[in-house]
Amino acid sequence: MKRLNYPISINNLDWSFGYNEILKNITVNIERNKFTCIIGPNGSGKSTFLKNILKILEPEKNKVFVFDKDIISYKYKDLSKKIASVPQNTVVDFNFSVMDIVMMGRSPYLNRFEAEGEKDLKISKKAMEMTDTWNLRDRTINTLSGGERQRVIIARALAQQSDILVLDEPISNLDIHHQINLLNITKELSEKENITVIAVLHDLNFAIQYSDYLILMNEGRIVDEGLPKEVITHDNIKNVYDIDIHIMNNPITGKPHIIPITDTTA
Ligand SMILES: Nc1ncnc2c1ncn2[C@@H]1O[C@H](COP(=O)(O)OP(=O)(O)OP(=O)(O)O)[C@@H](O)[C@H]1O
Repeated sequence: MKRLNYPISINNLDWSFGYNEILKNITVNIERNKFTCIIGPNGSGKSTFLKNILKILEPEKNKVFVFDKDIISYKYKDLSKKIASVPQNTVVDFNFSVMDIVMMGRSPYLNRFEAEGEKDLKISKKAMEMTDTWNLRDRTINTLSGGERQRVIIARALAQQSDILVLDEPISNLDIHHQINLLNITKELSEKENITVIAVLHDLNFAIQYSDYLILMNEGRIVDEGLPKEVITHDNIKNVYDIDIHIMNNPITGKPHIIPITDTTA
């Protein structure tokens, strides 16, 4: 196979649950060290797409490549060094402390019964400081608010120090301060720490503002991809979300900014 060395390369991927075809012929390359956002309406297949690149769902052979290697030939630990994820709804059953949860991010680097060392602690502490969770370290996870818990799960993913960070609606539980903080952290990871970020975001203006590349999905297909200004068009948004929008030029970022046209704005 020609070596392309994309962090993720997907080649005619289909996915069905029973007779229900969810992903239809997805072909896309994810660029290294960029912030790529996947947008699209509820049920369009975004999470199913992410689950295929995390091997939570196992694609067929020759469909999903991670750094040129077929994902199905990765061992779990090796894949965990390449990709870390922040799932949509993380259920943490046990009464672990925040510190324990973040340290779990280090497990791909440890042997079976090996305890974490100084280096793991240092990396975990940095991840917790970045996500504003260091002060929560001794709390048990089930005593935290939804947003605090979300930040801890993000800290765990950062502690994993993988090349690719996959986030499924990471800001849905967060207040505006922590939303921006999280997006800033992930953007900085892609710009300064050589990390490839793939995020599903529902907020189109945040998606435009933060992403280098947008993938627009609808009904299991990629209907458009490119720079935010190429993908965010009246036609695309009408076609996929069935809403009319006004597109402005954001005076601060110079990027598009959309305003949905509703009864109150018309
Ligand atoms: N385990 C499953 N079994 C059957 N159908 C499923 C399963 N998981 C997802 N689906 C269906 O696949 C479709 C796509 O779901 P998916 O979660 O990928 O969409 P999404 O774009 O992430 O949606 P949302 O924005 O609402 O999170 C939906 O119709 C969903 O009901």
